[in-house]
Amino acid sequence: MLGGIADDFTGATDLATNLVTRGFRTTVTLGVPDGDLDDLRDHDAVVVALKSRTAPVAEAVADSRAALSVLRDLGADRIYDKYCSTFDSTPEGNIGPVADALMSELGVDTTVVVPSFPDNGRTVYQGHLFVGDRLLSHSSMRHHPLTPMRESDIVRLLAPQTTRPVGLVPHALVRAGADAVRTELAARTGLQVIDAVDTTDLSIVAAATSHLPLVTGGSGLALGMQGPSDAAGARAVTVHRGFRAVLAGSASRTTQAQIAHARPHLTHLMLDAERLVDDRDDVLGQILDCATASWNRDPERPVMIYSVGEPADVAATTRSGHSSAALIEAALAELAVRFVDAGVRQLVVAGGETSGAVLRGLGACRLRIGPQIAPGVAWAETRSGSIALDVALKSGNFGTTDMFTSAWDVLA
Ligand SMILES: Nc1ncnc2c1ncn2[C@@H]1O[C@H](COP(=O)(O)OP(=O)(O)O)[C@@H](O)[C@H]1O
Ligand SMILES: O=C(O)[C@@H](O)C(=O)COP(=O)(O)O
Repeated sequence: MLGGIADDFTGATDLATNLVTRGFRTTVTLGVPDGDLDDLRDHDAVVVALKSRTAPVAEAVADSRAALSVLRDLGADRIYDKYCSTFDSTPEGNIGPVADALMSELGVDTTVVVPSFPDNGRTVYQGHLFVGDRLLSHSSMRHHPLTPMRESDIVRLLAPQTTRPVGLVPHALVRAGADAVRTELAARTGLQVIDAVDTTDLSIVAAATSHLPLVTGGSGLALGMQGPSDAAGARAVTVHRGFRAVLAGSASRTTQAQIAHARPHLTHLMLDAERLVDDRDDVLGQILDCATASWNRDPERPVMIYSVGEPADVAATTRSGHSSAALIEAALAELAVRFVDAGVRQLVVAGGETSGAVLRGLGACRLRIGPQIAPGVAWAETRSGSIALDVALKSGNFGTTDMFTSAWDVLA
């Protein structure tokens, strides 16, 4: 079994989506699983979704160690440490410290660092990470509120985060083939960044590293791996019929474009953090009434609730000083519960933090990954109490512009 440790929820489903594509029957656990683990044993891959990307270093390391321990108990003989394809981190971490800790626990001297995910425009050349046609440092990640990425050279980004040597396996060596890369890695220790500009490169890197007990990267490297099951069987999940909804707490530009595209086609309402301060119950009640009326009129028509239609809608705090993010996350989590009570069985959630809040609200603890909607985004089967439903967790920057109108076709 392959064990995945992902530093956020959408990152976990991103990795799992690519593993399923390659024939790994995969389940994501939301948090480190405890109690009865029997349902996780009959799998080709289990990915533990943590919330450690921006947690204090010690907490991220402890959570990753705990995840490793459970995965080893389940029989995982290889570990995939998944972080963001845009290398979201600070000079303190958490990518370096977590990789260091996993290496120590596993007793390995060398691992690879592969952020590349070409299907979503992330490529690494001469150690420099590109987002589309721009260097990472010139992409919108430059302005990320928690992990502003102002350097594109992965070796330089990683060096302050680790006590181990950091090196680069350049593209020319990757193109020399898997044997050449494997031989080079055998001569090195520490964290070795590997260039990859397309999925062919990732296949070479995957072949060259198939003997390593630990690999680290974005989800792209999984596309070079080969699982033991056939891809169609790996992605088989039950389709649950019921109402459809989109809950978008993502503030990213991609999500804004998806919302704008969907507005003429879906019933839509915008959540205003300001109104949630004093009138929360009324606001949520009105949204539920409006959504129910829409589903009664047209059961097939999805209802979309969003909180950022354009950049100006983002305000860190309300006028009275409350955190907008906390208010919106709590409101979307409660709406998810009320929507499922009302009969929603197909739910798209946009945003990593938002996905965490919504799934916690629903009390979900496992996601059985199904068919892909877009690179890094798939439908998954989960449970909220006794109710089974299909959810799709979308990382802010992923998905095609028509995703909120076309995702349902994948289940049809
Ligand atoms: N109008 C808003 N003003 C401020 N924060 C918001 C607003 N709408 C959503 N948020 C918060 O912004 C964060 C978005 O993070 P996330 O869900 O990971 O999506 P993304 O990374 O795509 O922006 C969440 O905490 C969400 O609650
Ligand atoms: O690797 C990636 O790019 C994604 O899996 C991911 O982690 C994106 O993070 P969020 O945009 O914060 O969801």
